[in-house]
Amino acid sequence: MLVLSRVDLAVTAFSLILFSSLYLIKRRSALNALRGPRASSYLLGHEHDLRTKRVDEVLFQWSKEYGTAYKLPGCFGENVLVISDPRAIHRVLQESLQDYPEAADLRRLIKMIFGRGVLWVKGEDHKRHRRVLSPAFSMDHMRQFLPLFQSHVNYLSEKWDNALQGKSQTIDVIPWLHKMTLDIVGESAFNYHFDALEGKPNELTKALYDIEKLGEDSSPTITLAQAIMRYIPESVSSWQGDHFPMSTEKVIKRYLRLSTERAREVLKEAGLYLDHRTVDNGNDGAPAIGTGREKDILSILVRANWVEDPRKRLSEEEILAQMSTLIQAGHHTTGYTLSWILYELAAHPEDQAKVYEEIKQLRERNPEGFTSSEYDSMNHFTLVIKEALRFRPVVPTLEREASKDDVLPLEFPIFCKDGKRIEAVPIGKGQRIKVDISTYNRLQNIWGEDANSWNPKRFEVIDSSTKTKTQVGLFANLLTFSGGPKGCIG
Ligand code: HEM
Repeated sequence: MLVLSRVDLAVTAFSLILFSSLYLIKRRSALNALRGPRASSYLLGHEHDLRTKRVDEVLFQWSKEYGTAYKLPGCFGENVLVISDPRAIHRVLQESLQDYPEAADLRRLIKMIFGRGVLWVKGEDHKRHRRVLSPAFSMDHMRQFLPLFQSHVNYLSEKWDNALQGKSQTIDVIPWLHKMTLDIVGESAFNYHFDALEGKPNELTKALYDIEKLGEDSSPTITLAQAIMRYIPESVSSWQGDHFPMSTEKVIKRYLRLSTERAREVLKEAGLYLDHRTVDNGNDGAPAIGTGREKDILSILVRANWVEDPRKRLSEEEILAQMSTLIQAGHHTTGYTLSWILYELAAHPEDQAKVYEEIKQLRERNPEGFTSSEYDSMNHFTLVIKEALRFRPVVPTLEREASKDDVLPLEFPIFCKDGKRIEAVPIGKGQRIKVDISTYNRLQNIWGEDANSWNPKRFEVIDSSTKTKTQVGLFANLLTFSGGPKGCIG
């Protein structure tokens, strides 16, 4: 057994401190020239503010003062680069995607919660996951889910009608919408019935809510603990997680275990095997994408995996990890977005009246339920949805880390501390970057002078002649669904 003397320990501790300090100083120096807010605490920087305050409002304020690229003090004096400039964002999310993975501590958390699914993998592995997932997310396949979406919406409105019983009273719509989206994601993604709107007890739902409760702890200790994890090597934290998991890790692991078990059960019930053996499709075991009994995303994914080049197929663990990924990635994002759309319609009765009229006219023609082209024909509703996505993006920032030295080009030049105007920001390896979605979605240079106000009509003009040279967003040039190859698949 290896025994370390006091001197060994002292030298090791000293080296660690020295290297960490040099590392931090290097990271800091690359951004020295940039402006940015001052931190009142060396330990917490502004990281704790971002966890406890309204992120978008804080970021709007800073970008107004410092422009579309500035430095932000993080924990332990680290400088984080915040960008809302389209050209810089394009480089990070698209042009040099492989050089800007998620920060290592975030990747560790993603792996723990979602497993080795599409959100966690990077590089060639990521391309492999996306290729196998894409048939299940094609527009044609999504259209098949319309009746499912409509039946859940009808069920929710019945519930609201019953709750109101003709009386005027207040309903907190957010939890209801989250239950509905959980039911929809469960059924469309895995043919799995959470029955959350029914209020049925479900072990997996409980595990999911237990994870969400972890995020409610807003003490500075949690902020610091998360920051310390950045300096602990992956091998050490994995070993600790496997052998001495903390209570939070136990909660997270339980969710991943349950979601994997459920995914396995669902596939077994559908007669689908992960190891390319056979399928109950009356076709001599030959795989058939998009045919067979089950149309849910997981089943389509399994079939798509069979016809993939065997060297590029997803492993069993990778397939099962998609369940935990899709539940988490699709459920709250959609629930909060629907909540914001309803909020903005309530706050703007003139838009509400127009949308109501469009729905009424379609209902008169087709009382059974709308087709996808009928949805597309609701012009004002489409404008309202785009504006709500722009104005209220539910994922306000993305975290990335430079894996090598680089220079980020800017579309909109910024001014440094010494008054110098620069058109690019040099950054060092290991630089943490915050892609500021909320601010990008409100840049006046792109969205017009009134970018900070609600105005769905802006999209009538912007769609035909966008004001920016660089397109970053997946939909309507909005950053709400991120951009590039790692942008939202759902
Ligand atoms: C309004 C609703 C939604 C919003 C605003 C949204 C937003 C986003 C954003 C910003 C990302 C990028 C995350 C990152 O790079 O760190 C993302 C990725 C992703 N989203 Fe969504 N999302 C929504 C709905 C959905 C739905 C319904 C699903 C599936 C059921 C889904 C599945 C995914 C997946 C799998 C990824 C990871 C993609 C990859 O890494 O290649 N999302 N989403």
